Amino acid sequence: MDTFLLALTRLQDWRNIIDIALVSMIFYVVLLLFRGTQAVQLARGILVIFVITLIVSQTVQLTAFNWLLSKSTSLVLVAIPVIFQPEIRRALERVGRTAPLLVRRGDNAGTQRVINEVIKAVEQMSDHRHGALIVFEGGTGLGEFIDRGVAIDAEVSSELLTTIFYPNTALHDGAVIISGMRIAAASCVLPLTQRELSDSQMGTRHRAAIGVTEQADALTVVVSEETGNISVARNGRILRLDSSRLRTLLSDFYRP
Ligand SMILES: Nc1ncnc2c1ncn2[C@@H]1O[C@H](COP(=O)(O)OP(=O)(O)OP(=O)(O)O)[C@@H](O)[C@H]1O
Repeated sequence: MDTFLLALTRLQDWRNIIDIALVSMIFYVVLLLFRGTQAVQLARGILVIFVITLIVSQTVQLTAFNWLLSKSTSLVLVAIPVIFQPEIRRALERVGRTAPLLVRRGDNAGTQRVINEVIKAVEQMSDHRHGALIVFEGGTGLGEFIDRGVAIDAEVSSELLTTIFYPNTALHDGAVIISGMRIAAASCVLPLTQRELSDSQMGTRHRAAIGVTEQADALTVVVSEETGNISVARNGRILRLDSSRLRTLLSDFYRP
């Protein structure tokens, strides 16, 4: 009987450990997902106010204040999903992206052709200082941005890309979105990042390039009209690079 009780207590201990480990892991993952977003500051503010009011209400017995506090808890629970809706959506999308969903990105010869055409176009546009913004769709669908642009649905070719981004033409403003092996749309308006950018030369084109990668697992290529610099954005970060490094990044992106 004693042995049975001992085993039961041990089992309970293990359960507690697993319980605590699971809760800690969930907190850690949630913090990781929200890190760097505005939700963190907001959450910190709410936490500080909550702790202060809790201490005040417990130390000084204020009946009406306590009543208000207890009633407003459910209000806060409803308000949180509303206030944090964009962050929660992004976090869930990120979780979804980590699932082993293989994106159908076509055969190797097809992707090599697409990469070659894009690089040729990017090099030309960089030399001529023609601004460009090209988004490669990943596992997260970009349908909402494609639908708001001008539908193209054509094979990727350097001629088509350089024509689209030729200054002062009808489609040169906004982004081209490449979905799979095809140019899905041009003149697409993307969400702008709200983050501070370290490079003061980066304006709204670069903000849009970063913005879409904060919401989706897309890769964005930017050619600066001002400097001719080539940059790539992914996972909310932007990197200036040359065309050989761009080839490596695109090949990695297309690798299943
Ligand atoms: N939300 C958006 N979505 C897609 N493209 C956008 C968006 N906002 C601006 N752009 C593009 O960026 C262009 C303006 O670029 P701007 O000069 O402000 O930015 P930049 O980052 O300094 O780029 P550049 O170095 O090429 O000058 C617009 O003409 C438009 O084509």
